[in-house]
Amino acid sequence: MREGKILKKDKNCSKEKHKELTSLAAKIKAKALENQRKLKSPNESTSEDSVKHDEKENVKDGQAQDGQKDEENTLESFNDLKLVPELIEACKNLKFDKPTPIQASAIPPALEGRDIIGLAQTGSGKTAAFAIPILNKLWEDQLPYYACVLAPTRELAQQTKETFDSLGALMGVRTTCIVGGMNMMDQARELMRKPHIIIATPGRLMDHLENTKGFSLRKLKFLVMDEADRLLDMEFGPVLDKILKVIPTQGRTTYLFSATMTSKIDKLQRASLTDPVKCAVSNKYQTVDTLVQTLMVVPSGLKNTYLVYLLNENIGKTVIVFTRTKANAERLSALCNLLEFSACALHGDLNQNQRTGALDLFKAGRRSILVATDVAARGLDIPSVDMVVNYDIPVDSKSYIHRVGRTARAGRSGKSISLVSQYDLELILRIEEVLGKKLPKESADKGIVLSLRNSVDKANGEVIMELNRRNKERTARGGNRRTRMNAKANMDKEEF
Ligand SMILES: Nc1ncnc2c1ncn2[C@@H]1O[C@H](COP(=O)(O)OP(=O)(O)OP(=O)(O)O)[C@@H](O)[C@H]1O
Repeated sequence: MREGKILKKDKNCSKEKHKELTSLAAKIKAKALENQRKLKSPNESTSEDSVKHDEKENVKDGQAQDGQKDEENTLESFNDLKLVPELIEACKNLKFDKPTPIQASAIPPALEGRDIIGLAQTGSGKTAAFAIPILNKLWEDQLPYYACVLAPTRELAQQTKETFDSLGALMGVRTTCIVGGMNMMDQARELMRKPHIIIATPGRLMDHLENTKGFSLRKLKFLVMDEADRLLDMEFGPVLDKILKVIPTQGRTTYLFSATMTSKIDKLQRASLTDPVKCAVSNKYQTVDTLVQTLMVVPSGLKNTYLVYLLNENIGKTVIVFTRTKANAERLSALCNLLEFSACALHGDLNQNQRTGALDLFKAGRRSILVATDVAARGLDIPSVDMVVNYDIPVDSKSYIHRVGRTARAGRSGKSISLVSQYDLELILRIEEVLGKKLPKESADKGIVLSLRNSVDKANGEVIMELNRRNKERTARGGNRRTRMNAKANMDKEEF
């Protein structure tokens, strides 16, 4: 990874500095070995175990909205849903033994042709909950431009396409992903192949609706808004309204899905849903009970050191670190690499190839740390993620729910830690309020933190110098203009 080479590339980095940093890396590795030894010794209980215990006691029963219990939403098999055999077979191939509660709740009314508002926790199988009824109906009709799924980010759109491809594998379904940052002409050619299902980010879809001859959604049968509350945010509002104006309202079925709902959805419900069924198998802001959530209070100026401490304590785990800004994501990814943790960055200032490349490396396990902005907060399904670290506390409480939901998916366990500085107290109180519980505090080993501090600060200084040097170089090459143009091409109304 290019950030990892900072040390080698930087001519100003003296041998001495290099030595210090290498000795830090050696310390970190020694600590990792110690951690691994601890893991192998089953009798030793870790502080994490006790946090887990406390947390479990805090978690309320998974009471569904309107008094509806999760158990009522269980079906023993996909056969009970009377789906076409090709879909049942595909579910088997995907090792989906039985419908998840949201699938059991949403698929029957969806098969009856109803509009659906689906609310269920992160990682609970919402994608298949809307994909299965669409594919089942498509089997009867097999028409081009049959369904359109809108997603707020390119990565989520691509992932949703993959789910449709796997579930529709035995049905000859044609799908296409239409997102920003990719070549318009290639996408126009894809659209001319008349796919059955289009999975798109709103901005680029609108571009094609306005500019690609022969493409229209006038005969659309299904519209899905995944992460519906996000799509209704200010940024997406105007483009969404435009899309809604050029697709039919008569004869169109609409599904809205999310793990978090807002009153804004009710607005959209008024605008484009017909007598929808509300399938809610969780409360408004409910996280899964297999997720252990804690916070760590961080003294001012020590956030980087605490992050390195945490990564060091969790070596061998797959971690997503969330930041509020693209610059922080880039800097921390470089810092991690300089300290010989393997990391990559994902944010809206990267071009699409870099974004896809970073995600692929992380998914394939070739990088154990993904440092990302909220572009990775929603929808991404990477089962191997063990831990989420909130380096910056999200300003929006809903964002917190989605970020921590990148781990503990589909019944697995997972952990999240939020680094809380004195400036974040108000934000964390608001988050605790929507969660309906206090987040237990976890403490760091102060001795280790202090021993790391100088080296981490020095490494951070190196990284900042290198990033500044690169920025200057880019400016000198006239890259500023290019960066601005690139950023514009990247615009999907989803920049973080
Ligand atoms: N019936 C099922 N049985 C087992 N696994 C399932 C089933 N349905 C879906 N899954 C798996 O569960 C995981 C999470 O599903 P999905 O990504 O659809 O969650 P989600 O509810 O949309 O989460 P988010 O709110 O974060 O977007 C996926 O890996 C998916 O393959």
